Amino acid sequence: MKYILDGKAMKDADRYTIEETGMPSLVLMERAALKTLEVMEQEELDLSNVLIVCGSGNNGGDGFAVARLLLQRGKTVTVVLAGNPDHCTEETKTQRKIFENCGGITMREIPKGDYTAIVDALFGIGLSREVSGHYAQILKKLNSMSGKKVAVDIPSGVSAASGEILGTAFRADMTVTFAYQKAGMVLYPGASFAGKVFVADIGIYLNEQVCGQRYVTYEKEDIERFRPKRKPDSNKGTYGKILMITGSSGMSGASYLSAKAAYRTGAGLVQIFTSEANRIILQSTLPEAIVSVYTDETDAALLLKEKLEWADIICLGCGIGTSETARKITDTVFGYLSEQPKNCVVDADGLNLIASMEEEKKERYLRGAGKCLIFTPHVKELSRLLSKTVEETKKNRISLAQQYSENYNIVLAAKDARTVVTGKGLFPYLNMSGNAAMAKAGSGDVLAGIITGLLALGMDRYEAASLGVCIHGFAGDAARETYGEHGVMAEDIIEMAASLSGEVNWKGTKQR
Ligand SMILES: NC(=O)C1=CN([C@@H]2O[C@H](COP(=O)(O)OP(=O)(O)OC[C@H]3O[C@@H](n4cnc5c(N)ncnc54)[C@H](OP(=O)(O)O)[C@@H]3O)[C@@H](O)[C@H]2O)[C@@H](O)CC1
Ligand SMILES: [K+]
Repeated sequence: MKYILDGKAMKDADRYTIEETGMPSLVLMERAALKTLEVMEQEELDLSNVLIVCGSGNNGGDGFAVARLLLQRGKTVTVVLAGNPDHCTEETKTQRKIFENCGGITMREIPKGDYTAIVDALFGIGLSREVSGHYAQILKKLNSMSGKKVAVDIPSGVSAASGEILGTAFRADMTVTFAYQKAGMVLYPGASFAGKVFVADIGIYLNEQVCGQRYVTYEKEDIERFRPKRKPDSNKGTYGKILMITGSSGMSGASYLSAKAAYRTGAGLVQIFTSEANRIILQSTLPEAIVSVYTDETDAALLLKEKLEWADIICLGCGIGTSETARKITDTVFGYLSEQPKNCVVDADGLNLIASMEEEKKERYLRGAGKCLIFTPHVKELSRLLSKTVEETKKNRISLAQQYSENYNIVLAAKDARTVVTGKGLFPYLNMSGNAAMAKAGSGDVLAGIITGLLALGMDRYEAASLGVCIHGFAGDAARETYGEHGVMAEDIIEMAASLSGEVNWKGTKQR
């Protein structure tokens, strides 16, 4: 498990280390420079003719320190101070002086030349506004030059909080960031400007009282660490009775994928409640599942009540469509959960249907059932839940998801290239695994099934959603390795997820 910080939280951590523990700022800067150089050497960059562009803040100070270390190693280094010399921080002035005392020359304009490596030390986490004018010209020029590009701490122009490009940004091949990853180099578009990211420990540690945004993320080894173990004396009932209210006529795949994902994640018993049209196909493709059905003539809502009583955990929505029957089903489920809270994952049209309910009823259902719900919306579904435009939702996805969780106590897995999981009073989980090969039909059904399966293993909602998103992403990464960028199908993710979690000793040999 790791933390990811925004610029404000990182500044807090810096301040705490310097002011409260008494660690001199220049010591941290020296370590930052040493680590930057270490990574550049490790990555076997050609350091024979390096250009370093420094700003007047402490990011620039790092740049001067790297320049001096290169000089001391006998390399040719050109340093340009792009910021106003009078506005330099004390640390940056000191570093400039040391660099010049060692024979270095500080230029004010970028001299023409072919540089083997270009180091961006213009702005770090202190970037506070759009980059324009002179600075924007410099970044554009650097981007157009050949030579490996290295960003110190964060590419200049990328917002450390949101990953937004503030005007113009440095396009790095690699970024050496200090102490913690910054959210801006994980979230897009910033992530694609950072290149390969190296996190360097320079002796700055988080104090618990940081006031900026702090995210949690899981790494691959956390899957085994956090996933509950199977008990030796267990039976199928130990792992929860799952009711999956999924599929509709012509949409048996959503039922199949979500139920299979729940089973492969560890669920003991899964019952699918779906349209009669899906009975035969589901019984033949997934005989392990109980299949109960409604027909056009039967009252689905009435049948459902008995199933809801039976279930310990519910998953609603994958492939149910927005028919009148689906509407009645959703109404029945939310009505039931408002009275009888049972953990429930709501996905796809389950979300669209709750979003489209009349306000008074929706509010009553969300307030009543919120504490047992996990919603898994992609951006468009989230925008419907929030009654906002897709653009507005995309731009403020994380803060809007946080507000929604705070308001209703719903755990939200707000899906996107970097899915975020929010819960009331909790640090958001920011997911780093996964890739574009997973952008395929059925991938969301698989995620809903994995999260439901983790609930069945006894995880709480926030943990199940976070670990579920993490497993789903790593499984997608493994599937891409086997089937390639375009070849991954949703079912591959299920199989890979099972092998990732150590449940099945299997990798890459699946027959379709
Ligand atoms: N001891 C420490 O704390 C350590 C810090 N470390 C390093 O320091 C970095 C943080 O340093 P920092 O806080 O000095 O901010 P930094 O990113 O250099 O820039 C601030 C300057 O830029 C200016 N400016 C901002 N936006 C602008 C814009 N759009 N266009 C033009 N100007 C703009 C801003 O001007 P102002 O807003 O004040 O007018 C100010 O002058 C951090 O990322 C890490 O690399 C490490 O060495 C470890 C120890
Ligand atoms: K930088």
